[in-house]
Amino acid sequence: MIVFVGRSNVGKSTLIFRLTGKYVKRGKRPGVTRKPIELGWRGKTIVDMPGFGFMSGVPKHVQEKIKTEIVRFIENNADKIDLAVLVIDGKSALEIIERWEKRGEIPIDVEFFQFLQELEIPTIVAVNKMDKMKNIRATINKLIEKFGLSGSWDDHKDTFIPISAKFGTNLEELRKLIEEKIKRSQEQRGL
Ligand SMILES: Nc1nc2c(ncn2[C@@H]2O[C@H](COP(=O)(O)OP(=O)(O)OP(=O)(O)O)[C@@H](O)[C@H]2O)c(=O)[nH]1
Ligand SMILES: [Mg+2]
Repeated sequence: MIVFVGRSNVGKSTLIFRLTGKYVKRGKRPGVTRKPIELGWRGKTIVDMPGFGFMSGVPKHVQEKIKTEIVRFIENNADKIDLAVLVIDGKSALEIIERWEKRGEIPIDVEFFQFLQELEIPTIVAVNKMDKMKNIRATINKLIEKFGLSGSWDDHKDTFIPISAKFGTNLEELRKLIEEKIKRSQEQRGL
């Protein structure tokens, strides 16, 4: 099982559509995907998760409930999950992370990345919307630091990959990365 997680509106559903060619609901406004959507792909199950964080027209307590459901889904399926693809919006992620830090809160992307690490779920961070990014290398280096990892992008090339789901940039590379990580993950678990 491969789960796609991330804040609302970062492009999870668009990416799944691009990778699999399968129809998934996508949209301009946050909060399009409301429940985990499972689809079969190459003998695997891909799960399109609702986004966490802000959703237009959705009350805060409902947003919290959706987040709890995502966490629960991942905990309940942890032994079946071969890989998580954490999708972030490369243009705004860093700014949002810094805003949360200033308020003394743990940024939701950082929290999720660490949650996946605690569950020992292999994770790829797909830095999406690279078509809108200015300094890709510097941004990814900063993100790596914010996620609590040491070193720079060169040390985490198998984890952080900039892509554009909209324009198809780097999707072949991402596909390769996904396949490699799944293979390694299954070997480690003796499958
Ligand atoms: N510029 C740009 N826009 C993108 C890219 N990928 C997705 N988008 C746009 O981002 C918006 C949200 O896309 P979705 O795929 O619905 O996002 P999501 O993460 O599934 O959103 P939720 O289901 O609400 O959590 C759409 O308007 C997409 O066209 C990208 O690489 N570049
Ligand atoms: Mg979606």
